[in-house]
Amino acid sequence: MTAPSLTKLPGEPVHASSGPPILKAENITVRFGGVVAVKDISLAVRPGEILGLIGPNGAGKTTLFNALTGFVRPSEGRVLYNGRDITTMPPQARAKLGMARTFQVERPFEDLSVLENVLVAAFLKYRGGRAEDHAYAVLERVGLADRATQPASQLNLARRRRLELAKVLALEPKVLFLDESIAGLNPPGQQEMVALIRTLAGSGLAIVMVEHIMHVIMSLSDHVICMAFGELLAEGDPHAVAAHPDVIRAYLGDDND
Ligand SMILES: Nc1ncnc2c1ncn2[C@@H]1O[C@H](COP(=O)(O)OP(=O)(O)OP(=O)(O)O)[C@@H](O)[C@H]1O
Repeated sequence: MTAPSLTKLPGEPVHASSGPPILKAENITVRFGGVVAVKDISLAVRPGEILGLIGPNGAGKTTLFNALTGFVRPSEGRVLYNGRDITTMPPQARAKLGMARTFQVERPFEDLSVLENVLVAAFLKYRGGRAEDHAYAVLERVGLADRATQPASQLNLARRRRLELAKVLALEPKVLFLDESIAGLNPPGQQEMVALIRTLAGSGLAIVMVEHIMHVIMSLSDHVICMAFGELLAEGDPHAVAAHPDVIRAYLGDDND
């Protein structure tokens, strides 16, 4: 039984952000029949800020994530985007507003090239040559430009993850939801993804991420929310959350790190 490793990754310091939140959730509760998967959780994220959601298995992270992105309707509470109530808005409409998410299992079109995969999303924003220029620019941003003509099926896991990210970045989101984008990658792949996520936040994107790898989320997040059994256990600065006795207790014996 080991406590999670909460050491900081080397790199840029955690950055700060200011201004009004772009995304707010107020008192979100999600029930599935008799199961209360999320109970009375509130949060806010500002442009340029990284919010990390952590908690042991079954804590309710994915359900909260789904409530924020429109894949699950909250039983109670509200989700606000730039002050607008979007609680009942479907995911596609949220995407048009500027909210985009990745999924735990990346799903590229295997037979299409890397560029074509991104073009599918780019065409939702631009036409013809502009879409292609945009797709290339996004591939540059995630470090896949040199793979543009390669079939997606030939990419290794780290590059598939970056392709997944490229597909959502092509939608030009303002809030990015990352569902375990780093889990399963080897240490160099993790470092690359961490650096990329920092750069994206540095460019003004608000990021909400669910991640099991504690030292990664502690290193990246400006603000951390720790859940257990659907409820808020602790929140705040990553170091304060990591040192919180309830958080340490919740993770004791958890082998996720
Ligand atoms: N569609 C559903 N129907 C019924 N119960 C559900 C449903 N989705 C989730 N749950 C329950 O809600 C609780 C929270 O699950 P959730 O998947 O949100 O947790 P999690 O923190 O994301 O877990 P993990 O880290 O294992 O992915 C669990 O008890 C789960 O069994």
